[in-house]
Amino acid sequence: MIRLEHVTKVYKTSPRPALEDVSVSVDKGEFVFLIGPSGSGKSTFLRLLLREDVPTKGEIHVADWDLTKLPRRRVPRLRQRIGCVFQDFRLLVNKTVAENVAFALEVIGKPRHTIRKVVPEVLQLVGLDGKAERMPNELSGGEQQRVAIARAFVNRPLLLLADEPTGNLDPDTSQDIMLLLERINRTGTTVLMATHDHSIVDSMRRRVVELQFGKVTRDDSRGVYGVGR
Ligand SMILES: Nc1ncnc2c1ncn2[C@@H]1O[C@H](COP(=O)(O)OP(=O)(O)OP(=O)(O)O)[C@@H](O)[C@H]1O
Repeated sequence: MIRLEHVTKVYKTSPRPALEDVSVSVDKGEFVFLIGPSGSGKSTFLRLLLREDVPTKGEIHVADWDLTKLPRRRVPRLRQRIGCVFQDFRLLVNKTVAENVAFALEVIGKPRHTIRKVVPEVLQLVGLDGKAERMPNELSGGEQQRVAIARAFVNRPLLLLADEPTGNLDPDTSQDIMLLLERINRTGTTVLMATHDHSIVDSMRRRVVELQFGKVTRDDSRGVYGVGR
């Protein structure tokens, strides 16, 4: 599903590479934590997968796309197959819960009858049926993140990228969000999650890829956050 081969990313304004000779493969259906200290390159890793930027060296493949050769006009098609969830939810504040989710389908031209059918289904999947007409500011942080996950998942992406999705949530709410991400993963969606959350990584025992100063320093199949901690 994801293959990085000897990927180096150097930003023009920064002397040190954000990623240096990174090679990582992720199979379809895997659940992977991307960990590492602040500035170690996690967000850069995710940005390259979305083709928000291109590597300085190396190759990146996502599904059947070779991102280093992908013409700009094909990028929207790639992004349609990748769902994204962020720490700060990024909901449209003047749209209801249902409208936020529907919007993700409207922008890719899905017919109205499909939207009417799938939005309630996905809201039920994330545990938000009954909240469809609420505005985002009438929801708790955990509920807002559920809307964001519904929006990311409604188009059944091949890959879900989550950048610190529990960063603004308390431990119990974070656990609920993780159960939801596991459930999405069980439908076959590959999940790659960047996180600083030790307890989540330690309790889930999934694959852990660790970055330090832009290099992969660890890749454990059933890892914990800190070795020996
Ligand atoms: N647009 C940019 N221009 C220049 N340097 C950048 C840019 N984005 C990131 N960097 C640098 O690249 C390195 C990796 O940053 P990145 O944001 O990928 O790390 P991170 O692991 O996601 O950090 P955090 O956990 O704080 O989000 C850092 O040294 C950072 O300063």
